[in-house]
Amino acid sequence: MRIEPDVGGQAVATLLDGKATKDAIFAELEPRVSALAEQDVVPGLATVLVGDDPASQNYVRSKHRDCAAVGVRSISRELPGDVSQAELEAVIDELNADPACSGYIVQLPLPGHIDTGAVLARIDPAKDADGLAPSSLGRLVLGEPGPLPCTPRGIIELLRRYDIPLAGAHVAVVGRGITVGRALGLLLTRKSENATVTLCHTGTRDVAAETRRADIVVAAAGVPHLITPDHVKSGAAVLDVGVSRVDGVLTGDVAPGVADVAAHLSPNPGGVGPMTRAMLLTNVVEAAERARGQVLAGRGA
Ligand SMILES: Nc1nc(=O)c2c([nH]1)NC[C@@H]1CN(c3ccc(C(=O)N[C@@H](CCC(=O)O)C(=O)O)cc3)C=[N+]21
Repeated sequence: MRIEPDVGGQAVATLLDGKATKDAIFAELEPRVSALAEQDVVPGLATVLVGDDPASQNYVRSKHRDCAAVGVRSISRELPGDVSQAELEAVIDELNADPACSGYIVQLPLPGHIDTGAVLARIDPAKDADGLAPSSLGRLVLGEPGPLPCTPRGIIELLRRYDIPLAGAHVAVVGRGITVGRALGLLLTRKSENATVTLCHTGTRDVAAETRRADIVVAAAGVPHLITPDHVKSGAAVLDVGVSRVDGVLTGDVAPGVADVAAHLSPNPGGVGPMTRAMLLTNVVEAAERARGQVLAGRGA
């Protein structure tokens, strides 16, 4: 699929279609879920949602829709915005102990009075569907196997499925948040990806100079239309991850004219968001497969 040019005659980027790719990944998960079902295992994803932010409620709803589409059981825990640390941690303990829950996520951000780090540290690493628990991030730094953060994993999977090479490529990541930028830098510099990464942030002197040298630009700063055409080398791949609300309209980090300069563009919406959800479901199915394998190993099977 191609994005329509706004001016005639200019090169227009090929769309990196996260929605279609998510559907393909879901279709690949279905036989794995069926194989587990034959062994009487139904993977279960739980979501923990605190407060009544409409955007968070929306995300969580779509995760439950995804579960239904793939055959994963979904478990929902909704807590009031004034929940105490102890009450929230009790829910975490419950999910850690619940055999029906293969993996779960605690929807972020949590209210300011909650110690988010303490909550994430309490997640059983075997059930960390987000890959955001400190032990999972530690494993990523150490190069040990473990659940990977969904958005960075989704970005790499999207590039892979469109045959955009990473080995030797120069990737400029804009944004150092834990869920996207920081973790993506760690994934991309593994031997298996072998990319060279420039991690830009608010302290970067000249972001445009860094991104212009890059084969791939990942915009995850949360600054509306930060990346303009003059930030992008002709023929680069650009992925729009940031999302902000401007006058009620969801606005990405990538300005519209970039489609005339880039060779590939992952839009927002329709790009990395659906890939994040695809990787969440993948992490849950993998967690259920691992748990099943351990049961079999424990029996000497
Ligand atoms: N513990 C935790 N894990 C998360 O993964 C997490 C989180 N907290 N907090 C909030 C962010 C945001 N996030 C999105 C996921 C999918 C879309 C998505 O699929 N968006 C669609 C459009 C919206 C829709 O159709 O629902 C798209 O981009 O096409 C968006 C945003 C996950 N997050």
